[in-house]
Amino acid sequence: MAAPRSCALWSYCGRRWSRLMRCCELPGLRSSWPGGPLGARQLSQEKQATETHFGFETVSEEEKGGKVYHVFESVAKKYDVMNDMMSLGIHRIWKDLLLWKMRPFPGTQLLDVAGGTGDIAFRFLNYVRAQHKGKQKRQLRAQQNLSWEEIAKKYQNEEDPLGGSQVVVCDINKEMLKIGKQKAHARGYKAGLAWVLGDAEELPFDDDKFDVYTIAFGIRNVTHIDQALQEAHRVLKPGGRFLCLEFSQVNNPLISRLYDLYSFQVIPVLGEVIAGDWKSYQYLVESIRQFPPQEEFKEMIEDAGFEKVTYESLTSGIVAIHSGFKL
Ligand SMILES: COc1cc(O)cc(C/C=C(\C)CC/C=C(\C)CC/C=C(\C)CC/C=C(\C)CC/C=C(\C)CC/C=C(\C)CC/C=C(\C)CC/C=C(\C)CC/C=C(\C)CCC=C(C)C)c1O
Ligand SMILES: C[S@@+](CC[C@H](N)C(=O)[O-])C[C@H]1O[C@@H](n2cnc3c(N)ncnc32)[C@H](O)[C@@H]1O
Repeated sequence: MAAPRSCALWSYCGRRWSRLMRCCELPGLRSSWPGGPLGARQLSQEKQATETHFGFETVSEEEKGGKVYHVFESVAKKYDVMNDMMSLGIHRIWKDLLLWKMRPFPGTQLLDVAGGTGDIAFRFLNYVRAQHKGKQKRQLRAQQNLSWEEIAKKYQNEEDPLGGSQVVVCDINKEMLKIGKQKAHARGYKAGLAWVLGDAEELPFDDDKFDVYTIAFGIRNVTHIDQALQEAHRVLKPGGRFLCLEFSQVNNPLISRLYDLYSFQVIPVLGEVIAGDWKSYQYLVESIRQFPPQEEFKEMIEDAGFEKVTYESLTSGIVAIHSGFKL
């Protein structure tokens, strides 16, 4: 029994040390001070080789993937209804904002990693379809002397309402993908949509393949975030864009208090009542607290090779959208 306790203690000390070193970080010292942040990062990387966190629990890296898999396997059927209930529909606005930031056009090739039940993919298809329709209308208006027969013919000849766009939803969890496919079928989405079972840390795609990579509420669950970011960089075409929507750090002290109260006192109860699953929703709120704040995550994205990295905090920082380019 002594061993696990000493492991947890060691991991706790490692985390405190890393946090302390981050607080001490000075611009000029970053890469030259051997005992400083770089040393701390190396130290914590060595630790990361064996231990990580699953919510507030310390677990081995090998264990984490299985635990995360179990969480989403368990919540898959109630996932969508839970999101509407917990957020009072606000998650829909956050996801719409991600699309407005992306501004895809007919032809855009999107990879949505940790795409789960397809919320981002469906929004993408709607957006591109509307863009394509608008473009067609503008083109037709520009050719005003066409007869109605010619106009009708032009519409009929247009086979692809997406103008060549495609979205690939990639997720590690079969159950989440199953619900996503059922939703797609029920809503009539077929063309331009593919579902792939795959790990964000080892994407089953060639290099330089996509125009945009999105990950919404997914990266927090990945064991090696740095590896997932490198994979995002690899599969994007030069000029391609990385966009991540994720819970972040609340920047208003009053909202932060209310947010904590709501997160820890209400969310697991809703999880139990609606999904019969307290633990998965406890993991959700704990995992949010383990995820790096806006600035730190921005640095991680830069470390993976992305440029022009920016972020926008939404709803007082409850979530943030990070953006970066592969140049
Ligand atoms: C297992 O893993 C997961 C499972 C999932 O189902 C989903 C995810 C990933 C997540 C998403 C896809 C996004 C959608 C899910 C959420 C947003 C849930 C997570 C929610 C939080 C961490 C808490 C913050 C929630 C919101 C901002 C949504 C809005 C909620 C409210 C305004 C609360 C209203 C509730 C009541 C009035 C009920 C009574 C509440 C109490 C008695 C507790 C005290 C609370 C308050 C006084 C109000 C709380 C105030 C705030 C939270 C601040 C809100 C601030 C603004 C709107 C500016 C997944 O990984
Ligand atoms: C909270 S859901 C987000 C789903 C969707 N993007 C949304 O916004 O509603 C998190 C998803 O991440 C997936 N996930 C977790 N770890 C993953 C990994 N290593 N690779 C790919 N997907 C992963 C889960 O299976 C789950 O479907």
